[in-house]
Amino acid sequence: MTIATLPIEDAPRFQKDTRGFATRAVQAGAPHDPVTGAVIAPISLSTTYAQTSLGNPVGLYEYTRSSNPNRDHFEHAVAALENANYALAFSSGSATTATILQSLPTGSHVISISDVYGGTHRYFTKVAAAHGIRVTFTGAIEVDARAMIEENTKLIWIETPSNPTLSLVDIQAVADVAHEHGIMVVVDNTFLSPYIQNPLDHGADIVIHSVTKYINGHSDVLMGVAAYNSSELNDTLTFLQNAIGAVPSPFDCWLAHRGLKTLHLRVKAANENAMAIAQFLEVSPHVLAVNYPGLSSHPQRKVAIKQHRKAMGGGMISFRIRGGLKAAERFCKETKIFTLAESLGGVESLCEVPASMTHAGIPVAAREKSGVFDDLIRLSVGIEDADDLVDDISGAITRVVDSLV
Ligand SMILES: C=C(NCc1c(COP(=O)(O)O)cnc(C)c1O)C(=O)O
Repeated sequence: MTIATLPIEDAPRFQKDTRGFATRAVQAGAPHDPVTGAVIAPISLSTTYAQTSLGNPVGLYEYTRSSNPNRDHFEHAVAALENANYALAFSSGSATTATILQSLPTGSHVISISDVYGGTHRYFTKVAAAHGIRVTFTGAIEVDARAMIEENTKLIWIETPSNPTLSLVDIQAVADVAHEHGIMVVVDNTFLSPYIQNPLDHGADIVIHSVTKYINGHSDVLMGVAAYNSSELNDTLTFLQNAIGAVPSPFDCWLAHRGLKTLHLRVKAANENAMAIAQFLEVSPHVLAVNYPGLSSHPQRKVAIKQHRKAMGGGMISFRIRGGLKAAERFCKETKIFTLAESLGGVESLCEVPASMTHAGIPVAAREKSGVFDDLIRLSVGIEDADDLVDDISGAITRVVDSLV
């Protein structure tokens, strides 16, 4: 798979890469430097590139906000992993969401699942609304979508699994309804990464990621990315990427590309660890409910089997601890390997209480309707030793129970 060196009228930016996932992760978007032969691309920090005459750059680049070699390489790699013809990187996952919403005409209507990341809910209800984009929410999008569609509905927004209750959506079922009305489907695939799920293969029009999470995988880069197959959409989003300017730095692109090369190994390890923890939580008398798509007890397990690689559940879990917010807060103080912190998808294990942290901005009634209760704890399971992680969870729960006596 090569980056098209010169724009050819009808050729996609990236040809589809049919090699195995691991080969694409390691090799895609990683050309050897044509001058030095460097196997790992140099970091091109220059913000501007010389021109031999007016409008005639020496090479392919003019100004880094418009395009940059390291960003090209990273976008190429993400397109290869999401089976996409196009990909664009942004300065954060939230910037990706914002740029997509800003591509819609004023007066547009968007249908979204209710259980979305708190920052996405914030953008939808506080920013998009102020710009004349109306977003309505549903907790059962497969059932409700058709009836919610209006004349000006332009987009259906899905997270699957959702943050933080790990609910799943049958992407193809929603896409079939949406496409009857010329509506685009966006899937935020952050929680599973391209290794476990490829939404474009199930009818989605755009897949996005907070690269900050699994794709970079080391909690040291803030970035987002969108991938898709439509050349018309590419014209629109490429224009907005430059015009809005919410682009990542070359160094962050270089770092995220390096992280992406081990995505399959990291997600596999996190998935195995998460399964062990979910099975422990599922039988604990101190746990009211466990949300993990890898468990046969998950209410949408059939969707996981249909659209997740090997029906994997991924590295994210949420569970309700007996004892309310007090118990949830104490649990996050008692863990010794799981760090209390926002974000997810890194090599280190993290825990948080969405109701008080990542989803605190969502009105109580709305978040509890989605299952985000005060006693809900979210785990981002890292790649430490499984036994150590299970022991950490078990020990923390024991100390919570002792403290409540
Ligand atoms: C920071 C957290 N989430 C970011 C996030 C975002 C926003 O990504 P940022 O790179 O943090 O801007 C988008 N979509 C999902 C599903 C997300 O989880 C969190 O849930 O702790």
